[in-house]
Amino acid sequence: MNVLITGGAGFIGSNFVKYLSNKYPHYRITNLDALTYAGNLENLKSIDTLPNYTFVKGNILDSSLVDQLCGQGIDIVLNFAAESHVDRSIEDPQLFIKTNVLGTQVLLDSAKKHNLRKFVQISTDEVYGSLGPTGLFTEKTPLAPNSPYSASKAGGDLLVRSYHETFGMNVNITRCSNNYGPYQFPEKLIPLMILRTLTDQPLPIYGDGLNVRDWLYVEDHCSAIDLVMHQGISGEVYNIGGNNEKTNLEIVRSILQELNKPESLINFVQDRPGHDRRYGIDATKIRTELGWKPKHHFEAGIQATIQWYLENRTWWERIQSGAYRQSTDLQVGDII
Ligand SMILES: Cc1cn([C@H]2C[C@H](O)[C@@H](COP(=O)(O)OP(=O)(O)O[C@H]3O[C@H](CO)[C@@H](O)[C@H](O)[C@H]3O)O2)c(=O)[nH]c1=O
Repeated sequence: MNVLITGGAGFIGSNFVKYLSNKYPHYRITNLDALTYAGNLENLKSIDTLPNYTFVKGNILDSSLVDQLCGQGIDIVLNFAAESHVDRSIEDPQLFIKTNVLGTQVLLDSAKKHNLRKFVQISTDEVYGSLGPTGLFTEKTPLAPNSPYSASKAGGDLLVRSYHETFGMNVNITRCSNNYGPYQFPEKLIPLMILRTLTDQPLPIYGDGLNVRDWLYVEDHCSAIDLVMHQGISGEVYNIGGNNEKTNLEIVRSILQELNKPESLINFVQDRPGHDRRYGIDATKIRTELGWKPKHHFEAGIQATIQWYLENRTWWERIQSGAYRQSTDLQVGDII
């Protein structure tokens, strides 16, 4: 199997590249990543010398590079590459449309041209919008994105769907809830709060802190994608979620408790515009049809994550200082 993973230097992508290379050591993996602020080769240090792993620096918008890679005997494309942070999408929506919509279209065109066996789009539960106090998102829930980020992901998803309907391409879309775990960039709630707690800085909680997210340990997301890439039925969408809803305040309190720090660090700040109140995923389809089951309970997962950040405090310092091979060392198209 010859796999092209895009965005494989980011948080979920790098966890998945390592998961796949450990589980299927005979697979050939090509990782195409633009190494923007959120992606770093530091995340892949443990596998970067493996003979069947190749890193290529480049953007999914670069159609000639994408075409060159897809033309080299790739079987499957897994598209993890995305601008993913809601707050940044409020500042700069256009970047999100370029990467998440146009970038997906470039990949789809190339996958179609080279008649690849499969295309898997890694998406998000945010495309469904926001829930009230009850109910869950199923794969049939209408798309109702509320941020430029989620609108751009919904746009990408709809293009993937259209390439299945129009050109008969073998595609799947996965829509996962909030992930946490090692190597997550500290702009996202959990790593941000861990690192700020460790340094006794105020913890900015948007609004009343009662927004709800459904948290899943990143390795459980990887095992779900593994099943979808191998067994997903063509054209189908699969929701992935941990059945583990928590308010942001609960999350932050559990971090404070674990690190023995006072609640006085909590600092309520102005709410995020268009802030979705609650996400909750119904993952019955992937559980019953593909036999997926998450392995990590939240209590153990959050402890492992806090422990990882404690033991890897220098990871963040090294990323900030560019001590490892920094994106600027490489030119577009460089292969290592
Ligand atoms: C960064 C930050 C976040 N928050 C709140 C906003 C949200 O209700 C919650 C989680 O925020 P974020 O970590 O930014 O994640 P969220 O907006 O839910 O989106 C995440 O989860 C999505 C899946 O649901 C992914 O598609 C996105 O890429 C990912 O960023 O915490 C705060 O209260 N304070 C903060 O400083």
